[in-house]
Amino acid sequence: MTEFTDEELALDPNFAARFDSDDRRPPCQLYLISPPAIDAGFVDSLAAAFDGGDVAAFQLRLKGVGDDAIAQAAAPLQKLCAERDVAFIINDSMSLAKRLGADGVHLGQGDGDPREARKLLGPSVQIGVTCHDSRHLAMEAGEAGADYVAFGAFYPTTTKETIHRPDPSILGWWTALFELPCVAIGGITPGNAAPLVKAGADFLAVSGAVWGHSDGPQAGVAAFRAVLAQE
Ligand SMILES: Cc1ncc(COP(=O)(O)OP(=O)(O)O)c(N)n1
Ligand SMILES: Cc1nc(C(=O)O)sc1CCOP(=O)(O)O
Ligand SMILES: [Mg+2]
Repeated sequence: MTEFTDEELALDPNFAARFDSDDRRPPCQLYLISPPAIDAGFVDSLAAAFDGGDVAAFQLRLKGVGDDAIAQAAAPLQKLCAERDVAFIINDSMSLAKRLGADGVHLGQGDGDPREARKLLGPSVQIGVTCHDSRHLAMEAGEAGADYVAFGAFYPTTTKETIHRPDPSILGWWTALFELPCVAIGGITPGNAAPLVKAGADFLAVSGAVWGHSDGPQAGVAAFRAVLAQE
């Protein structure tokens, strides 16, 4: 396969033309990621989080758990998301997303091909792709038909072992060139989010800062309000 530099890909008119640029982007929104493990009471925590402020999407990310158990845990959470008009995204597995009729699937670099996911899930299901700190991976994901690209980890996090540490400027580079939304993830808190919002993140994906908030998840979401309102 031909390897292009980031600059060559950025200048490829056939690629760039797929995303007609419009410089007005909606304000940055919150994309909530579940804790890696949950119990039956978690639906109440999720409802409390939604009470804290606007949440655009919720990703069910249960690591090391089988599909049947995730499906069982998903049912009340998916129902709540539908009631609150929050997109329900399944992590890792396009087949599970299909089985549950989820609104979207998030695929890491080892979680399958976005083109295959598109064939399986159809045009209206959201497909997100992890791109670490790589412009090349993000452009590949865009070409493969992803609905958003995710860059991270911007800050140290205990939720996941991470090795990539992008600079916030990758968000500005992306939004200047492409209409496709970009997600910032990794160790994001109300205290460190401002540079990511300023740089152009369309979504902040957050787990620990909400579920670990000392006053509970409602306060955790509410604490992001001020930084999301800035432009
Ligand atoms: C929004 C979002 N961005 C990145 C990831 C990480 O996905 P991946 O690299 O597959 O790692 P795991 O989450 O599966 O451990 C994500 N889940 N969501
Ligand atoms: C799930 C995930 N993916 C990352 C990446 O860099 O791709 S960082 C991360 C953890 C996000 O949780 P928290 O907000 O607690 O840091
Ligand atoms: Mg994954």
